Amino acid sequence: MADGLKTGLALRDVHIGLAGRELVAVDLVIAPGEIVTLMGPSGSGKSSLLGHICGTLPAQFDVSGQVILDGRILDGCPPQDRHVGILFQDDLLFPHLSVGGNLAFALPASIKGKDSRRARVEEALKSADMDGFADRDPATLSGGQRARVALMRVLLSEPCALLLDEPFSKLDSALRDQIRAFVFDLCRKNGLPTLMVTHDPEDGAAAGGRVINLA
Ligand SMILES: Nc1ncnc2c1ncn2[C@@H]1O[C@H](COP(=O)(O)OP(=O)(O)OP(=O)(O)O)[C@@H](O)[C@H]1O
Repeated sequence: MADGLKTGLALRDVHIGLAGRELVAVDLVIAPGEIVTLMGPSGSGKSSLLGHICGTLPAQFDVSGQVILDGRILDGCPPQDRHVGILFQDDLLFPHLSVGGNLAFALPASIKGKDSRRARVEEALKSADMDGFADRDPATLSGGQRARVALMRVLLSEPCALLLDEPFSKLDSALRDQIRAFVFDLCRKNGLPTLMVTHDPEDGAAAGGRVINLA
């Protein structure tokens, strides 16, 4: 991080176009711990904007403007060096790894030593109310447990910002309320500027922050 200051995620005059047509135009600052909801019709460019922030947008898109995270300009930076976490609706856990193995996989290499890494995994499971699940096969988890492990896996990678791409749409309504509260609480506690794409107005209402509509 350039100066170590948590200043949030800034999208400065960001434009995304495809085949000569403008898809997205945004100018927005998301403060640390703030959750901004992004809505809009199918094809309006919501996922493309998330891809642009992560650095995974295909080359055929035209982009301009700047993406700045905690003072670092992300444009041109490889995805793995951006420190942006993303959670999708279909976030799959690696089936050949245990729950603990899935979580350990996300830990930065800077956390050294088997014991320290194991301790970070145990701590993450505890905060997801899943103590003792480290050796479990992901196939044996409920949908809600899988969603919580997927979120912990993103958080263990120590992101400086979080992107949510319809993360609750596959959960049934009772579980959705519970997982939403869990995710939003962790975004705020970790001071993560968060941008959530959704088609469900209830997600935006539950987040309680600004809602931006892409036409
Ligand atoms: N890899 C790609 N290559 C070419 N065009 C793409 C690619 N990904 C998306 N598009 C096009 O870009 C436009 C925006 O797509 P995008 O997925 O960003 O929309 P969205 O708002 O997230 O839609 P949805 O709500 O349906 O997920 C669409 O016209 C889509 O067909």
